[in-house]
Amino acid sequence: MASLADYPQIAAGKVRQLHAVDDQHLLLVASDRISAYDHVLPTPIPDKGRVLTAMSVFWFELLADVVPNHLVAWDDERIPDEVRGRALLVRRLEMLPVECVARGYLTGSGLADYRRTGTVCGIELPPGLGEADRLPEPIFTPATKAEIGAHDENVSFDAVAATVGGERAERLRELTLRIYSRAAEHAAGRGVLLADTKFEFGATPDGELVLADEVLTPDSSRFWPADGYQPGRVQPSFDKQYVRDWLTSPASGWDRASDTPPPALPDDVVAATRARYVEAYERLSGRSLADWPAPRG
Ligand SMILES: N#Cc1c(N)ncnc1-c1cnn(CCN2CCOCC2)c1
Repeated sequence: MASLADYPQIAAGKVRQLHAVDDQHLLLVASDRISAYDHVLPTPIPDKGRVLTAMSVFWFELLADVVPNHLVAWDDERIPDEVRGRALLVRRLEMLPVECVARGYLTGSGLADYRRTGTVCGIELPPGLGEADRLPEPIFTPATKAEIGAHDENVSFDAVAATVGGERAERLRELTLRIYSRAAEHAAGRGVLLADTKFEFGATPDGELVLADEVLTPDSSRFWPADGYQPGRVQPSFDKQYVRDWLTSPASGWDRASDTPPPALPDDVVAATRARYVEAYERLSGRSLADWPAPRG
């Protein structure tokens, strides 16, 4: 059995790493780290990496008839015991330098752009929209990948076409919106609104576009409970609301506006947050986390 140390790390984000396995395969590892308010918190959430890995696999399987994906295996002798269940063996692709974002609702940077310009990524929207309003139809709002710690920058479709070519940009938009709609329909049937999500695509040597990275996880998407949906206010995050509420409460003693790192989370907030991740996975997938592999040793 291989060890993670056998696989050189080739990329890392705030909560995930990418390792080289061989010239055809990579290992995408999800940690239990959680970020909030642009900080990686000092306290891990047990099983977060395992839940988000299981969730990506569920969506890859559900979407297999819509788009090919980079998944090779999730339980394989090439996956080290120490990361089993929170690592995916994936095929190495030529990644496109575009964050392919689909939005069904207006919030976050999309709302900020709309309030400033009446548009998002150059797309004109009707006047009078506000926080968390549902859009007339889902929109493709691409962004350029930012360095760790910076925010992605929303860009126009034409900017994407200038980068990857017009035909490929059209294909990215069409795939992004089709995958979003299919996933949003599935989630809505389980009482969860998929407000927006971010995909990354790679290309095979013969030019086929393949869905890569993580997909439709609470880290790459905004999931809102449908039963509490109320446009006109910031919606509670399905998974991070306990963390956000505690961090911004007097109990944490933390000042979000200060440049100080956030404090450790209390056990009850950790437990409640873990429960929300497990609930999100089991509700959306209809599967039990207990049936998903776990690290050995
Ligand atoms: N997935 C994938 C993938 C692939 N299948 N083939 C080649 N490269 C990549 C790749 C390289 N970087 N990223 C951005 C996502 N990373 C996640 C880990 O943390 C760092 C950011 C994806």
